[in-house]
Amino acid sequence: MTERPLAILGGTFDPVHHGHLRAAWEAAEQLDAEVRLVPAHVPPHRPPPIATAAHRVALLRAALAGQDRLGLDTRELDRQGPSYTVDTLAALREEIGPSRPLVLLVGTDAFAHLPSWNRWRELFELAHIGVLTRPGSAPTLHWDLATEVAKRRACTVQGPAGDVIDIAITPLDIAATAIRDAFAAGKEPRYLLPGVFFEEEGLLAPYRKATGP
Ligand SMILES: Nc1ncnc2c1ncn2[C@@H]1O[C@H](COP(=O)(O)OP(=O)(O)OP(=O)(O)O)[C@@H](O)[C@H]1O
Ligand SMILES: O=C(O)c1ccc[n+]([C@@H]2O[C@H](COP(=O)([O-])O)[C@@H](O)[C@H]2O)c1
Repeated sequence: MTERPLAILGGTFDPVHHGHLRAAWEAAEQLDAEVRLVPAHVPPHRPPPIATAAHRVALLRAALAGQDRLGLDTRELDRQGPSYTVDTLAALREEIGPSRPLVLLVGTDAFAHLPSWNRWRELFELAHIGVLTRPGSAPTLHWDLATEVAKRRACTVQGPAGDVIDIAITPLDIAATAIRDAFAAGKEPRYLLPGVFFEEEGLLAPYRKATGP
């Protein structure tokens, strides 16, 4: 019998929003997988986040409270330097052993940039890649990546690693950039984020426009 897959969704989560949470939830249901959200300590290919890693983790904890399908994995916070996904997958593979399916979940936008990731071909040796279809992004793949995908395309998770699986999710056109921009403009982007963020004092403080003297 195949072991239950472990899937991870890595991200800056600055802040985590319903686009991430719904995608992770639907992937958990479709793959019948344990899904963990993995916040990047130092995201490799972008400017530093607005909120500290500790604060982004506090938001994730608040967002994930009250359910047990999605988990949180903070291992990248224990490493210094850029949070390379290949290192995270290697550590997870070490922990779960060679046979349990491991799935790296990525949005289509992030997937298109895979050839720029550190040791990107090794990702396929460590895990399957589950591509979450995201509204507004069906980018043309670099030929290197398109060649890998053509060899590896699969419909279901079988075996420990090596396949590319499309996971069709409910399109939610929500992006952290737009949420940060809304706060910076003095708006309240409710209903794009978990309601608890607006209820608990201080959770949204890093994003709110400074007011008063
Ligand atoms: N609305 C969404 N639907 C599906 N996947 C998403 C969505 N938003 C982000 N993702 C995916 O979640 C992962 C982490 O994304 P990230 O933390 O960079 O969020 P983001 O909203 O894209 O942030 P930013 O706007 O700051 O770039 C990536 O694989 C990304 O493609
Ligand atoms: O390993 C890499 O080289 C690499 C390069 C870019 C992004 N990533 C990972 O991809 C995930 C989404 O990244 P981002 O920048 O879209 O939030 C997050 O877990 C990053 O650590 C990883």
